[in-house]
Amino acid sequence: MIDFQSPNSPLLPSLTSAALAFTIYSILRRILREEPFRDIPGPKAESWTMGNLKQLFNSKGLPFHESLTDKFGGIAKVYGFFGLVKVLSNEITGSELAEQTKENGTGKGRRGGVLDMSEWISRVSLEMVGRAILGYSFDPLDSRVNNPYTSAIKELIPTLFSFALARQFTPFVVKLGPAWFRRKLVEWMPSRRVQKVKEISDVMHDYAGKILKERRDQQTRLLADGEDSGESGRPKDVISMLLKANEKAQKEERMSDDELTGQMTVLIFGAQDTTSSALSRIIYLLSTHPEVQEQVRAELREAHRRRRSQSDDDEQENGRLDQETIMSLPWLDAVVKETLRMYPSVPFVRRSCVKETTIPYTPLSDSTSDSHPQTTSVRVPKGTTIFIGIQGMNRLEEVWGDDAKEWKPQRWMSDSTTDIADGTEEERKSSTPYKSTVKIPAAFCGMLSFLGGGRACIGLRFAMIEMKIILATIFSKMHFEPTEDEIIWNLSQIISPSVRKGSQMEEKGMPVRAVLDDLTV
Ligand code: HEM
Repeated sequence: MIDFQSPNSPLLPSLTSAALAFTIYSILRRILREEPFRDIPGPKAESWTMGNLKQLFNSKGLPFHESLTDKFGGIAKVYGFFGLVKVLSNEITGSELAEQTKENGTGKGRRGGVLDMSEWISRVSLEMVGRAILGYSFDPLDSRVNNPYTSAIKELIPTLFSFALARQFTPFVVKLGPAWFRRKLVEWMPSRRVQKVKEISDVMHDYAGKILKERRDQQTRLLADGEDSGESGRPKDVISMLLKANEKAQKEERMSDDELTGQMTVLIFGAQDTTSSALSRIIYLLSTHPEVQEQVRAELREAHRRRRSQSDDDEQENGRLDQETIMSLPWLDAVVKETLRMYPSVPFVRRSCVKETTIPYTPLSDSTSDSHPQTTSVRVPKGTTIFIGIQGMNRLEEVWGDDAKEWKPQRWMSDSTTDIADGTEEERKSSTPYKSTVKIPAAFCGMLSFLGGGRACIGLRFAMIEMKIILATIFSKMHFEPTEDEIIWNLSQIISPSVRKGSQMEEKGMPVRAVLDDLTV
C-alpha cells in the first residue's frame, strides 16, 4: 500500500513527472489550438518566450492595458508563454498633522499639514473590515506600530504580483501531490519572494486561527451567560454569524476550521485593499478638483446644519451624520460612482474558459488597428485564459458617451440614474447616465468594477456604505489640497499609489495636504 503522507513515498517522483508531463501536454495542446484567434488583432508579442505577459503583469503596465482598448477595441489577442494564445477582452484594461499655520488671504490662520492618506485609509479600512467581518480590532488607529497581520495583508498582493508570470503555472503546481509535499517544495525553493509569500501566508493563517478561537470562545461564554437570547447581546460580525450557522447546520454541511479560516482571509482580502485603493483615489481626485470637493463639502455643510437644527442631543451624536443622510448625498454618491467607473480598484480579472463557446465580436474599423472587419464572432476553446478588462469596459464610449475617458462626477447628477439604495435590483444594475444600446452584464450601475454574474463582488453594498461613511467623516472635518509630489498609480492586481522620489526611485504612499476645516460645529 502506498503511504501518501510519507516524504519517502515512491509516489513522489511519479507524481512530479506526471505533473510535468501534464504541464507540457497542456502547453502543446494550447499552442496547437491557436487557430480560432487567427483573425483577432492584438499587439505583437514582446518576447518569444514571454509573449505579452511581462507587459500585462507589470506595475507600470496601465498604459499597455489602456492601449489594448484604444487600439484593438472589444477583444484583443495577447500572447502568453511560448506564444500561447490567450484572449484578452477589452482592457482592456500623518502622521499627526505636521503643523503649518499660514495666512490664507482672509486674515484667518489655517491648520494643516501633509499626510500620507493612502497609509491612513488603508489602516482605517482594515480596522473597519476587521471589526465588521471578524469582530476583531487589528490596528487601533492611535497605535504607531502595525499589527503583523496588517503588514502581511498589505505585502501579499504586491509580492504575489511581482511573480505573476510564474504563477501562471499555479493550476498545475496545486496538483503536485499532497499538501505537505507542496509545502516542502515551497520551503526548498531558493527564491526570496517565494519565501516571503510563505511567511506572509503563515502569519495570516495563524492569526485567522487565533481569531476563530476567540470568536468561538466568546460564543460559548455568551451561551453560558444566557446573553445570546436577544438581538442586542449577539455579536454582529460575519464570522460569529457564520460560526453560529455552522453549528446549526447538518453535520455534512458544516465548514471545517480550515474552510472557516479560508473564508476569513478571502473576506478580509476582498474587502480591504479594494476599498482603500478606491478611497485613496477619491481623496486624490478631490484634492486635484477643488470645485468638485467644494460641492461635496457644501452638501455636507448643509447636512450638518440640518442635523444641528433637528437634534436636541448633540453630545450623544458627536457631530455625526446618520447612515441614511450620508447615503442620500448626491455629490458624494456621484464622486464614488465616477471614481469606481474611471479607476476601478481591480482593473482586470482572469478567467479560464471551462466550456468551448462562441462570443460576438465587432472589430474596430479604425485605421490604426490591423483588425479584420468581416469577423463577427470568435470561437473560444475550452482552457483558454481570458482577461476581462474591467477598466476598458468601464470607459467604453458606446456606453458612457464621448467624454467616457474623463472623470466627471456630474454625469451622475441627472435624474435618470438610480441610487444604490433605491429602485429595483434590475434598475440598479443597469442604471447608467447614458441611454446606451450596449448592455453590460454588470452588478452595479452598468460598470464592471464589482464584476457581474455569479462571481460578482459580494461586498458591493458593504463597500458603498463603508466608503461613503469614511469620506463623509473625513471631509466633514478637513479639506485636501495636492502637494508638489508626483503620484504614480501602480498595477499590482489592485491599484495602489506611490510617490516619485527622483528619476529611478519611488516610495509607497500618497501625500496630500490636509487642512482642518470643521463643518460639524
Ligand atoms: C471598492 C471596493 C470593492 C471593489 C472594487 C471590489 C471588486 C471586486 C471584484 C472585481 C471582484 C471579482 C474578483 C474576481 O472574481 O477575480 C470581487 C470579488 C469579491 N469581493 Fe469585492 N470589491 C470591493 C469590496 C469588497 C468588500 C468590502 C468585500 C467584503 C465585505 C468584498 C468581498 C468580495 C468577495 C468575497 C469576492 C469573491 C466573490 C466570489 O468569488 O464569489 N469586496 N470584488
